[in-house]
Amino acid sequence: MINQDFPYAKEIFETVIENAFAGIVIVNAEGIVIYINENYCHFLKVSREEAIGKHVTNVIENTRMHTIVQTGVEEISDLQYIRGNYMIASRIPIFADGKVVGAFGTVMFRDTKEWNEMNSSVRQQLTSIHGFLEKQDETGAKYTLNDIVSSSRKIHVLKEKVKSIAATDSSVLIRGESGTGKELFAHSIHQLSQRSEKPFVKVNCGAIPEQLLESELFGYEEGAFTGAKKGGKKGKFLLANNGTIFLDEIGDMSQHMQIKLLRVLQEKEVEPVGSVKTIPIDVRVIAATNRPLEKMMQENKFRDDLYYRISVIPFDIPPLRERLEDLEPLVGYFIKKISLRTGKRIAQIHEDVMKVFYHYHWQGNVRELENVIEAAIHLTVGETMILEALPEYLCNTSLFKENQTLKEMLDETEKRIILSALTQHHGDKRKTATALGVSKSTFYEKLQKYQLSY
Ligand SMILES: Nc1ncnc2c1ncn2[C@@H]1O[C@H](COP(=O)(O)OP(=O)(O)OP(=O)(O)O)[C@@H](O)[C@H]1O
Repeated sequence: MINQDFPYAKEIFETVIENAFAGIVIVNAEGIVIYINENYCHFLKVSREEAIGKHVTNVIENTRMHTIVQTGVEEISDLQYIRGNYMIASRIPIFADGKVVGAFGTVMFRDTKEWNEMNSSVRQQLTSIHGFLEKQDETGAKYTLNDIVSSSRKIHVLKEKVKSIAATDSSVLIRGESGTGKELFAHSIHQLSQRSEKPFVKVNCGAIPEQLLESELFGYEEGAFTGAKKGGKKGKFLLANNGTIFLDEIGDMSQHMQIKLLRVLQEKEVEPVGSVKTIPIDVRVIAATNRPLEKMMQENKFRDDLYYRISVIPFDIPPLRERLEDLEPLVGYFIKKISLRTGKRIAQIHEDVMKVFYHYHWQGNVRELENVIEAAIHLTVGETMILEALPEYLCNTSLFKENQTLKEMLDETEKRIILSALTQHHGDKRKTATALGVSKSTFYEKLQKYQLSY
């Protein structure tokens, strides 16, 4: 403890507390704020003059400082929700003359950016808690990073990227072939963002006829057109207000709608069909497509200005055939999931089945794999899935691919063989190299060449 007689004791205390990593508040026995550091005031967006002298419940959201002075029991590392963030709060009673004379509270944060990143990480931990997920489900977002099953380096890097960009409000453009998991990523970004408790609204721009898309996105006024509902209808942008809108298949949007959408994103306001009024909106946009937008821009089919506005943070999800390391965990995951649903137990998969999986081209990506496994589970007699349960086309794949050179086809085949061998030897590199009849150094060179992160 610092000697109180030290000439600058007061200044030392004040400097330490003012510059502390945490937000600090002290209340008296009645729960009145008698001290609060500048850091905390800044975060709460109140001035110190405003805060001091007020009951703590009027200054800090969801506080329990006033109960600490009543119970005299400390609370350490409690999760407290303040100003849209989860904070880690500790509250300690102050005793003097045998009674509680006040309480001292701290909340952890440093600056908004740092806090945002920390907050995304806390959310990620929370997503494994059942109750939290149920609550999130009400917003429309169903999946989290935990639902993205993988063991490939490529997907690992993308999942890390989600954690670091989720807290920003920038637009995200997710690219990837059909069935690669674009929607899973969109949900996960929302779940880890500051908007996670607000709505997540999906619109499939490719599935809605052009005439309807405008009113679907921006809503309409009563009497806007024949057949319009009484009282009008709210558009998806308004339903997503303060949350996230997921514009799936954005590459399928007509030129006319692209102009309308760009206006909304620039002005941050929507104008329902048939209305003369505009409504301000605050929505984060996540768009997805499997179309070649750059080529479409060259052909004047997709607007450059819209492209640059939606693609602030790009995500490219590789097709399944370029991350065959994910096959094994995905197969295990789908078998478990489908077995639970259908009540049919599959204990193992014959190695020939896995070989076919490694050789197949997976044009439909993870979705196709899930469908193949579901069909095969139904056709499996007994507890082992064997070749006969697979659809015939899967086993008769031609080695020749129209759009590949011989070198590319050979490389792809080599990669598949290595992966298949590694799986059979449970990832043991020494045994796999021996089985393939190559030296360890050649084997490691190949692993590096094909970026196999086993
Ligand atoms: N890594 C993964 N782990 C678990 N399930 C996955 C994974 N990737 C995709 N899926 C599953 O595959 C199916 C397709 O995924 P999703 O709808 O996200 O793909 P998409 O790229 O958005 O497809 P589309 O472009 O056709 O809309 C879903 O059932 C999803 O749950």
